Amino acid sequence: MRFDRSIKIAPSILSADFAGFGAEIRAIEAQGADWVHVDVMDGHFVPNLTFGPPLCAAIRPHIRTVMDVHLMIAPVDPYIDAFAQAGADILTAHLEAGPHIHRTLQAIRGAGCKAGLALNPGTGIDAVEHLLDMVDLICVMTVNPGFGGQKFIHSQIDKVRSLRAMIGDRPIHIEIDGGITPETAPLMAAAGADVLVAGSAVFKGGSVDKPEVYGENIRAIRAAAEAATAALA
Ligand SMILES: O=C(CO)[C@H](O)[C@H](O)COP(=O)(O)O
Ligand SMILES: [Fe+2]
Repeated sequence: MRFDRSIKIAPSILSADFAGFGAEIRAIEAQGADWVHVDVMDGHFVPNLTFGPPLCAAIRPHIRTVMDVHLMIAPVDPYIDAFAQAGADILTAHLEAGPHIHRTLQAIRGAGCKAGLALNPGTGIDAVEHLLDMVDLICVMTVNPGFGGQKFIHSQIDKVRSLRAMIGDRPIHIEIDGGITPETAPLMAAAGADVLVAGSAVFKGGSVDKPEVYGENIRAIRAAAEAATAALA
C-alpha cells in the first residue's frame, strides 16, 4: 500500500446486502470505490454485533483494493493475529477500547498490518501526539460507533482540522467515519480528511443489479470533497 493524500472513498459494507458480500464488493470496486471498509462490532464495546475474522477471510478474495477493518471491539489484542491472517490491510483499534493502546498499535504493525487509531466523538486528540510514530491512519468518528445511517456530528470538523495541523507532513491518513454524504464530505475534506467512509450514502438506491447507482453515489461524494480541496489550493 503506497501512501497518498488524494481523496479516497471507502464504502462501508455495513450497508450492503449481507446475503451477497462477494457480489456487492465487486460491484462497488467496479464503480470506483478506493477501499472497502469492514465494521467489526462485538456487542460489548458497541451495542451491535457484526462480523469476525471468518467473514473477513471469506470476503478477502473479492477485494482488489484495500481491506480497511474497523475494530469496534474490546479487548482488541487477543484478536489481532486472527484479523491479520484473515487478510486485513489496515486494522484500526479504538483509543477507548483499553488501557494499552500503544501496545495494541505495536501488535498490529507486528502482525504485518497498517495501524489505525480511532477516536470516538467525545474523545480529544491530546493522546494522539504521543502515538504519531505508531500510526498509519487516524479515524475520527463522526457518529457514535455502533450503527450505520446516523447523523453527522458537526463538532468533529474542528477536531480534524487540529489533527491535520498536528500531523504535518507525516504519512498518516485522516479517515472520517459516519454520516458522510455529498453535503458533509466537503466540510471534512476542507478540514484535512483524505479517507471518507460512507455506508448509507453509497449503497442507497443501488443493488448488484443496479450497480450504476453505487457509481453515481461514489462520484457525488468524491466530486464534492475534491471541489472543497481544490478551493483550498
Ligand atoms: O463505523 C461505523 C458505525 O460505527 C460505520 O462505518 C459508519 O456508520 C458508516 O455508515 P454510515 O455512512 O451509514 O454512517
Ligand atoms: Fe466504521
